[in-house]
Amino acid sequence: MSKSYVFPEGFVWGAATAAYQIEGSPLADGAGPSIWQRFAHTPGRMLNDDNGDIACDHYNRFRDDIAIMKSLGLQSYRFSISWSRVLPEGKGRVNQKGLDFYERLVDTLLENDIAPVATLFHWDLPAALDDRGGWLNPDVADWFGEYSEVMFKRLDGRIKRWATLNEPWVVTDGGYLHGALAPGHRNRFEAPIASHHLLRAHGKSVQAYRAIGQHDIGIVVNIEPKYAASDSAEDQAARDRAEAYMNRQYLDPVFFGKYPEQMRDIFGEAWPEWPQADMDLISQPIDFIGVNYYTRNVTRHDESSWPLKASPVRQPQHTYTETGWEVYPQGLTDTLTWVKQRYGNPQVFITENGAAFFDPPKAERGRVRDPLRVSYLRQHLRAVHDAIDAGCNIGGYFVWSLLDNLEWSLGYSKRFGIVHVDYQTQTRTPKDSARYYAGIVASHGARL
Ligand SMILES: CO[C@H](O)c1c[n+]2c([nH]1)[C@H](O)[C@@H](O)[C@H](O)[C@H]2CO
Repeated sequence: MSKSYVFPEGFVWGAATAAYQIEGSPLADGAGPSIWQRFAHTPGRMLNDDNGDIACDHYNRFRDDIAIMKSLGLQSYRFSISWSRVLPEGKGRVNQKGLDFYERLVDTLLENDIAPVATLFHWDLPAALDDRGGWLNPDVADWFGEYSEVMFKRLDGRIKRWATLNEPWVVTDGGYLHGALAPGHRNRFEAPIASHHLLRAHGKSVQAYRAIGQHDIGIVVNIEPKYAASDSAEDQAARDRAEAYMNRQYLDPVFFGKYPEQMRDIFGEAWPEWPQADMDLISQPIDFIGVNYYTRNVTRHDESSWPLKASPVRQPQHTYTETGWEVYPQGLTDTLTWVKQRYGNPQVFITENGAAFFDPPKAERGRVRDPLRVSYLRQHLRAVHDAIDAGCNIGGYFVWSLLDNLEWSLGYSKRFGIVHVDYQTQTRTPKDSARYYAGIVASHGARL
């Protein structure tokens, strides 16, 4: 007898995007520049010198995109708010037209019975704040708290689920340690400082929410489960370091008020000691966590790898995506059960899961066949259901992404959308995966 994949009553089905990746019009109507506006206009930083000036033109086309969400039967939509659209200098003066855009977006979602889930920070820090040190300036936590308060006062109640940060690990590792993402620093002394102030900012936002908010607030983290390449002590230790560095560096402080002990091994003299007051601020109770899952990592010791001394081992027996990520759905079940066991079964939303496979630049007679993505979604949604069967408290799933969009420094070269975007004409075409996902939503999983 095959298993039924019907999901629990109340499980929410959605799709996710982020401001700089889809909106376009980054400086319209009084918006200030973000660090991604600057990074994308810095020669050599972006593949093909792509940038977010137009992207998916969602700033102008959001009503059409919401109509597509409605046609797919989506119940929720995770998007991010561009901080510098609302506060052009990052603090102080509010740009009402920037706020108005997000109010129109939210109200149109609600008119279509789609619940908005807002991420306050999805990497696009206001450039004006970066000029003051950005995530390296301790004041950034207060700046983020101020911005959070502006958004809560205007939209809380219509938005009932807020995420403070999207993936502080990527911001730190990409933006401050390895330099592949904005602001493009490569400094192992800066990375732990930026990382800590990101978490302090999360704490200030939660504090602000508790004073004025009436609903739920959480944080979104990327989790990539680590599996030792062998039983050797070296590989096991490398796995432990990699897990501490990516998967525990943020959730341990949020849930336990302390960093993993491996952090000092990894960063050595570059790892500061932080005051307990900071850890108390960071570890205030939250209502949910968002988990972004894409792949796993089979990890071996690698003396030459900086600063982790750990490297991935390719798994040729499995399919890899266009971004070089192994397709490994069991890793999603393992991730969700790990979160349950380690952090006391908090409410979890899968806030991102998806894959970039090659899709043509143009639809063919109104159709885009993407069988690999259909298979990816089927396997990973079954993996979510297996985790629910194992007792995990999973509130919903947001596919990454609704639309093909700007894949950060990889530009438009990678397509993650279930809806195809022709960037020359801005024509949207639901891919086969969108139709498949719509069927899963309509049947609440029964058609998996
Ligand atoms: C390291 O993978 C991360 O979990 C991750 C993958 N992704 C992300 N985080 C970001 O949240 C999105 O903005 C990306 O577009 C998306 C696809 O790359």
